Amino acid sequence: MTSIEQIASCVNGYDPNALPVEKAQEFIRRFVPRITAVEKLALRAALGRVLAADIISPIDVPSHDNSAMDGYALRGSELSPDRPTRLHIAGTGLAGQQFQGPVTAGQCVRIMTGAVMPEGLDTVVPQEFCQADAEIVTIPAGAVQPGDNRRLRGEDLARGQPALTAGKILRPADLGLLASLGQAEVPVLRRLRVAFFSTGDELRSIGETLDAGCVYDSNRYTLHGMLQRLGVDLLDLGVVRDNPQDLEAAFRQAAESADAIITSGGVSVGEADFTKQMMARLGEVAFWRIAMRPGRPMAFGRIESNGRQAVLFGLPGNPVAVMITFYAFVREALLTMAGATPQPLPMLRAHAEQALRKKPGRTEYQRGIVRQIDGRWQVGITGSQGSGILSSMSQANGLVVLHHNQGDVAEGELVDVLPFEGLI
Ligand SMILES: Nc1nc2c(c(=O)[nH]1)N[C@H]1C(S)=C(S)[C@@H](COP(=O)(O)OP(=O)(O)OC[C@H]3O[C@@H](n4cnc5c(N)ncnc54)[C@H](O)[C@@H]3O)O[C@H]1N2
Ligand code: MOO
Repeated sequence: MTSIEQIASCVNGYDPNALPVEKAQEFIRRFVPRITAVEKLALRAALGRVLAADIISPIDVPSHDNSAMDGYALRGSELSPDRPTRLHIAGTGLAGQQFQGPVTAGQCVRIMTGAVMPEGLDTVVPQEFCQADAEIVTIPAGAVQPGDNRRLRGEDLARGQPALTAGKILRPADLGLLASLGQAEVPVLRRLRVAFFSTGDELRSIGETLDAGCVYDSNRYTLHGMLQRLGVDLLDLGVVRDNPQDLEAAFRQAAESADAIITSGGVSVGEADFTKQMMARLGEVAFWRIAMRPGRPMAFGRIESNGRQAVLFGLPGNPVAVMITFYAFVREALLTMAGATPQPLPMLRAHAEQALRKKPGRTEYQRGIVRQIDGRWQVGITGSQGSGILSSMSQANGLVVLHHNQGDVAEGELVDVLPFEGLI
């Protein structure tokens, strides 16, 4: 496995005290291992899982040329371009049945959507475009062109061609696609296992008394939600006190049972931050100050215990910083580790509803409410943007991303917004 030092020497402009977001992302991408173990699942159970191998289509879908409309199948060459065409009805073709019998010149076949195109016929006129009695159909000139309303054999998936490629996270359409190939089982990569815990003596778990100076541990719940949405297996190790014995035990348990460890708190410069020392002692860890806001301090590396190792993300303790660093770094890293091929997230461009102050030289993530007013996308900021204001994240429906080199934003200026909601 490549060491932190080796990777640092490959990443241009690597500076652990002012690391731009893109550099940290590049570093992480180079560092993390990928899961290779494969399991076979029944089709329905594979939703959200990472496909382990390319799927080559064993058949043509559809398997025959067929009609896209209810109407009449005919020879396109028999359509008259400048006067109505009259054809005799030779019979009916229903979906799932093959029309039997020859169709001679001057004849057509009554056909239903999905029915196999009778031999020699290449065009379908929808029934509402023409007039018909029991025997004769009259098609107005120009109602259809030769080849219209016919679906070709293999036009969805051609036999021998890749239908899906390895690394795809299976979505509903993919399950349907595999079903259309008659595939009952799918090879997927084993699920990534992620252990996480919170650190800090001031933290209380739900159900405990909130002593003076204490706060309830919210980060573990936010992390639980974010990880569950990613579809990984979770191992919640609770709140770990700021003392070396408890921290060592938690790190060892996590490294021995998970592929990745996520902690929150203890990565800054505070006096009780044993977490940092313990990370350094049990593994190979880089402590970064990232040129971003929120989420400046972060630890990244690996922890080892009894011959097992896990990738470590030591996230800052502030509740908003946990979420922002998760979406800026951890999400893509975990997907990569899970064997998926992460795609860049689509951004929306929206007009800022107010002027925004922004220092060039760091990436800022402001919590925004994006909405469409009179056909124009606008984004407003959700009040205080402090790193401890978790309600700002709850109210928001997107993140305004102010890029590294960007400066102040004027009211009405276009900014990039990362929407929270996805369609599928
Ligand atoms: N002198 C400096 N002080 C701080 C710096 C700095 O660069 N120099 N960085 C600040 C930033 S930015 C952040 S973020 C925090 C990160 O510090 P830690 O990762 O060591 O986090 P803690 O000190 O443990 O906690 C920070 C804050 O968050 C609350 N917290 C922590 N865990 C939880 C949890 N599970 N649920 C809810 N709230 C949590 C904690 O009570 C603190 O208020 O450091 C700044 N300081
Ligand atoms: O990580 Mo800190 O949140 O930048 O406040």
